[in-house]
Amino acid sequence: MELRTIREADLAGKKVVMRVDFNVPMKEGKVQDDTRIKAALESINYILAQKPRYLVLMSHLGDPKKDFKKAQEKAEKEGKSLDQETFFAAKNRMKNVAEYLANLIGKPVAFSAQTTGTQAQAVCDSAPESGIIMLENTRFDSRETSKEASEREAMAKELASLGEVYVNDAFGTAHRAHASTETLAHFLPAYAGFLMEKEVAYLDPIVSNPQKPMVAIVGGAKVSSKIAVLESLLKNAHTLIIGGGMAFTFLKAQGHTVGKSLVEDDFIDTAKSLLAKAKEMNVQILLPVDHLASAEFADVEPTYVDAIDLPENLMGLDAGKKSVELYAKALENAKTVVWNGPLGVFEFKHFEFGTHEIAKVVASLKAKGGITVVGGGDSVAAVNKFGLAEKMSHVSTGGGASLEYLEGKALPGIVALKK
Ligand SMILES: Nc1ncnc2c1ncn2[C@@H]1O[C@H](COP(=O)(O)OP(=O)(O)O)[C@@H](O)[C@H]1O
Ligand SMILES: O=C(OP(=O)(O)O)[C@H](O)COP(=O)(O)O
Repeated sequence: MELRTIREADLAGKKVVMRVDFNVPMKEGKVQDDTRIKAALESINYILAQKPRYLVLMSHLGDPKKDFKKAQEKAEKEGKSLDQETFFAAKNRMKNVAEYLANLIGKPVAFSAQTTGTQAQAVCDSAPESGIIMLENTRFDSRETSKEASEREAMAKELASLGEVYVNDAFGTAHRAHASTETLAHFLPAYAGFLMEKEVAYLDPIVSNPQKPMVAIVGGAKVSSKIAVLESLLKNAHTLIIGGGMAFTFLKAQGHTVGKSLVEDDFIDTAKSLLAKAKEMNVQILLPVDHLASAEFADVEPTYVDAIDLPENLMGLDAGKKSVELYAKALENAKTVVWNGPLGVFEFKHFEFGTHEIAKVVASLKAKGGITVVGGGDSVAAVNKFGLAEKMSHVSTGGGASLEYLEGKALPGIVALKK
């Protein structure tokens, strides 16, 4: 797909507004993996070299409302209280990322604690020539993700008033039709950044000429947002490995007991119909057959459960040895592997086993001529942690985005940049 890129834009003296995907894993206010930040540097450096009036960067960072709700529920269960602002400061405030970027590039990055409005305008106005400004997390403004087009448009107009040219380099968020990722492209001359261009250039040949058999591995925690992707994967994949937190909604749908594991009950019916569809379409679905579990969500010595069913007091936090063997066997002859979402809570030393073992298997396939694409913030963090990123054909900055793109879907953030 041919995109209008920043190479074609006249940026000298211009106010440039760029959407990046700096939705990076955070812990206690610290960036845990900077792949997505580093991936945007080529565009940032190129734009700065064109001597713009200034460069405004914007991104989401988690989902403040949802993240807080989840953390609050967990805190309540543990009898603890949680202060919203302290929580946001550690998890969702973009200031930490702005500081990280400033250190990385050795240049000051001005921060606007508001995403749009008078303060954002004032920070931009007072920026030095070719200075960088980072706006607060776009998702603190509910209009960003609003279903109402008029609300997204109102926000996009406010963002547009900060600039003269819009650049979108946020491949990881290109599957979201949000104010800063799609709507804004209709209010300013819009161009793709180099990361967007590179991702599309890598994925296009796989879409047009997929090497079969294809095995898709989908894990992680975002059950609701990935179930739709799973459904479209059925069209091309020979085998679908469903692991990580995702798996328990499916196991429950099959009538298994899942104990205290992550489950999205609203999606049980969807999971049931997906399993039935897979059967009809002759797609093999692999779910975990054993687990590394724990009574609490913590980095503690795992309890091995040598069965699909989990007892009431345990939650599955990683794949067991038998599951890993089953997955590895299915991957043996794969010509294309697409992987999004870790197979366990790899951030915990005690629960990185499944993700690490499968990362090794996937890495070995490239050497055998296979095409291996790993995508997603946490999945990329995982392969980086294991030192295996170099051994993959392509490490995509987008998980959901790369999966949807590989399914041939038109991603709203990209469509808006088409030539
Ligand atoms: N069994 C599990 N229970 C709870 N969380 C899990 C489980 N397996 C994986 N996870 C979590 O899923 C998160 C990643 O999910 P997700 O955001 O969907 O992946 P990605 O960012 O790669 O797209 C990680 O933080 C990981 O700890
Ligand atoms: O991390 C992201 O997606 P991913 O986990 O599918 O790679 C993107 O930043 C999109 O985030 P979202 O899924 O909260 O819209």
